[in-house]
Amino acid sequence: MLLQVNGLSGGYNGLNIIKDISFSLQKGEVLGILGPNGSGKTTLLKLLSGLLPVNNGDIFLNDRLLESYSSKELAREVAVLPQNTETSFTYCVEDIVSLGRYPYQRGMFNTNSNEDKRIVLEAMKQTQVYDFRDKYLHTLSGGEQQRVLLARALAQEPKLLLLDEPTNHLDISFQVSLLDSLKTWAKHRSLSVIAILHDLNMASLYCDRILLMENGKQVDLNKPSIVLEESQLEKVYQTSLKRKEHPVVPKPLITLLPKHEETEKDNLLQKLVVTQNNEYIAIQSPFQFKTLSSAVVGAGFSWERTFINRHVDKHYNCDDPKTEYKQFLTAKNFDVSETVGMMTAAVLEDAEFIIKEFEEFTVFVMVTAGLSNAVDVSKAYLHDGKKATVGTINTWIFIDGNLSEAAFVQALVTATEAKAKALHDEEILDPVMGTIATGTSTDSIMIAATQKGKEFPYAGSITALGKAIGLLVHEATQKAIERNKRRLFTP
Ligand SMILES: Nc1ncnc2c1ncn2[C@@H]1O[C@H](COP(=O)(O)OP(=O)(O)OP(=O)(O)O)[C@@H](O)[C@H]1O
Repeated sequence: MLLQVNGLSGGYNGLNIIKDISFSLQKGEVLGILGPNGSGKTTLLKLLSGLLPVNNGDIFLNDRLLESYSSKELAREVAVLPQNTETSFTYCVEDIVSLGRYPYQRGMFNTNSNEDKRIVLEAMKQTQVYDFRDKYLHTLSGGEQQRVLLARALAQEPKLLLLDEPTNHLDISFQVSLLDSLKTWAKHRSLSVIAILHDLNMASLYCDRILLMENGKQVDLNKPSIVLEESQLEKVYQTSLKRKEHPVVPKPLITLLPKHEETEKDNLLQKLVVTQNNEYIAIQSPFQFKTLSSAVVGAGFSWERTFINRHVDKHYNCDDPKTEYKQFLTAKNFDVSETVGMMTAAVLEDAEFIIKEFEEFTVFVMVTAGLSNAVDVSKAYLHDGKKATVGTINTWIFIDGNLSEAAFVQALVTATEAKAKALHDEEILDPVMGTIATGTSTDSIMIAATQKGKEFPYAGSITALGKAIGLLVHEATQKAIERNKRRLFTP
């Protein structure tokens, strides 16, 4: 244990800004301090660095009371990077970084040993300030100055580094490189770090634990996934925000929510414009929908306003369909960056469109059904490896409502069940197995929601939205299948 803080209270002129804070810090740990402006973060850091007197409680550093350290002793253990940097020094960068060696100097003459010079050089290189070592501090940019002062702190070779908004003036590349370096130093040199951060996502990505403060008190102290809880942050910061999961690492990400525009009273789905010809069905919207789809273009979760169901020959074969599809969209003057694009060999004329207003929301469904690859999914493993052609069922579901991610996933499940039931009712067979097909081998689906109006946490078949999806997808799929059958069996 490097640091132990018990029931700490303190502040300015005898007043307690910090009230009853307790925590401990392990060697090599990175602790983030978060909290709104004025919550006492800087004051806490000043108490921890011995700059302010403790009114109540204790701070132990290496099992020894902080106040028992001389200032030189303390400077060998703790380095501070303050929030506001003093820029009026008429020192050059190298001199300032060398000041970090002061706690190690002995005797009357404060000269730097070769060892001191080596450490100063290493600190300048680590913080990438070596190239301007001869320049005066006040001639550098804010971010460069911050890195110089970090170099001075590193040259102190502290066991504990206290950082007040260290990424304040840094561009994103230096932010990431600073925090990556801190993590590495923490791990390999057992350096412990306490950093005040304003960026919740940086705290999430880089801190082992977070101390969340409000009005001088500790609201929470735990790992980021627990402290960065949506409702807790909304309460402390008095602002609307949303928590998402990071796409690559298992850490939460927090994103702000701009004030909602006036929710339009009109039925937003009525604003969709449908174009249908032999080449494609295009549905275009004046605003973006949040979509979840398995399309060729625009798959996964995204925000899109153009929806294309493109007819291709059933022998369509292309090594890179995504690129080819994007070229097609560009040639037709559709904006690729805002388009969901699917393809089908089904005749587009046979598509079924159903729009229905329910009590609190509206659902619009489009289905095209090509059945040449019909398959009973429970027996798909018995099919030989022959390449599927593009006979496919494409299902689009537009919802005028605000869906949670769970509702998006449940809407997919509900729609898939409704599609399978339609194939069952239409007695579509898997041509290889002779059993009832549950879909085709290349089906694609999209759920698109306005994310305005009524909130839908769920969309399973127990919910009103799930019931609507079940009804409309079943009906639209059945109608599209019937047309496909008529075409196949009409001489
Ligand atoms: N030198 C001072 N003398 C008296 N009061 C002070 C002094 N410095 C800060 N305070 C008060 O202490 C409280 C906490 O300030 P502090 O700077 O610790 O907050 P903070 O959480 O670091 O804020 P920020 O996010 O704005 O940097 C504030 O109400 C502030 O007015």
